[in-house]
Amino acid sequence: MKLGIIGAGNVGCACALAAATRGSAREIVLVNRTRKTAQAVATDIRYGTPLGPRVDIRDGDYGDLAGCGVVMITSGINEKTGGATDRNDKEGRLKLLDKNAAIYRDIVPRIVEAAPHAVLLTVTDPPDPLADVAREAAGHGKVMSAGTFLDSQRFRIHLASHFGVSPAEVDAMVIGDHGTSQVFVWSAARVGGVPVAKLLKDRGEDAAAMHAQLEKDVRYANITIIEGHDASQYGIGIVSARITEMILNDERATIPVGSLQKPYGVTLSLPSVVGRGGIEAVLAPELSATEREGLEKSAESLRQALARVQR
Ligand SMILES: NC(=O)c1ccc[n+]([C@@H]2O[C@H](COP(=O)([O-])OP(=O)(O)OC[C@H]3O[C@@H](n4cnc5c(N)ncnc54)[C@H](O)[C@@H]3O)[C@@H](O)[C@H]2O)c1
Repeated sequence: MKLGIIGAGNVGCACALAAATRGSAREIVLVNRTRKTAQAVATDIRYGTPLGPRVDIRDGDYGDLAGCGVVMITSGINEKTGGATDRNDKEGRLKLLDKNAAIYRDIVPRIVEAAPHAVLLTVTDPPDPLADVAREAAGHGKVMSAGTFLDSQRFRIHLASHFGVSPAEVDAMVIGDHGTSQVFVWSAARVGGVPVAKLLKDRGEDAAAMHAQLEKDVRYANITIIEGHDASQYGIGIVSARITEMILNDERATIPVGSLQKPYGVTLSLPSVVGRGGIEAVLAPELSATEREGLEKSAESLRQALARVQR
């Protein structure tokens, strides 16, 4: 099965490396505004592929996306270039929407012309309203946003570190938008099947203080990374490769990722069944009153941002 990656910047390169080393697809095509960059990156990664699963990676033009089952879109300005690195700015990554929506309107029709059946995975920030822009530009609904799947891994990592356990045994998710109004589903968070609320009570910990600190660490994880390394790319690279596998292998894995949620009028993340067609079904999680209210606010901030760029 074939994967297309648009953009060979920090994120596009990290997605390509993760997909090649994991063997997420049999064939990977890297497309970039400057072909020479895509060619250099594909060549560099290709030299490592004899040591891993069988993967052919090469550079290409939009026409070379023909036959792709998934196309990831990573093109656009990032947080540092777009001035979205202030923890006190509630708009966060939504600041990047205007410029990146214009880029999406240019590239999405070119992808669809070559690969009309591919699931489009929006990775560029802000990925949720960009999925709405991409859906309109594509003229079809096989569009999903990487959404809060990365934030959910960050949530698991911080919980695992707090309780001194492996993150693989932590069941926790972030829903809503991949941005400052994301919602932490504390009511369903579990470690080894035990509710986090019970663990905190048993340990005599102040749950509110712990929640506040952990949420801050996860909500602004991108900024913390950018402060040390200019861009955050490796985590999203692995996450995007993993989503690709779920689609190409028709896994029907159930993860929080973004798709159009009609009751909210925008793309946002809820637990979703991911398979060959992209999002195959969306599950309605049981939420506390605070979490429900948070989800409404998350949707409202996405609606306001999207209205700004809608024609
Ligand atoms: N979804 C997530 O969790 C997540 C995580 C990290 C970064 N991001 C986002 O990914 C995007 C890419 O970040 P990056 O660090 O790779 O940026 P980068 O500056 O390293 O690369 C930008 C890429 O976009 C392309 N590009 C820029 N303007 C273009 C245009 N007008 N037409 C076509 N292509 C154009 C460039 O050629 C390059 O390939 C940013 O929006 C960033 O905020 C998302």
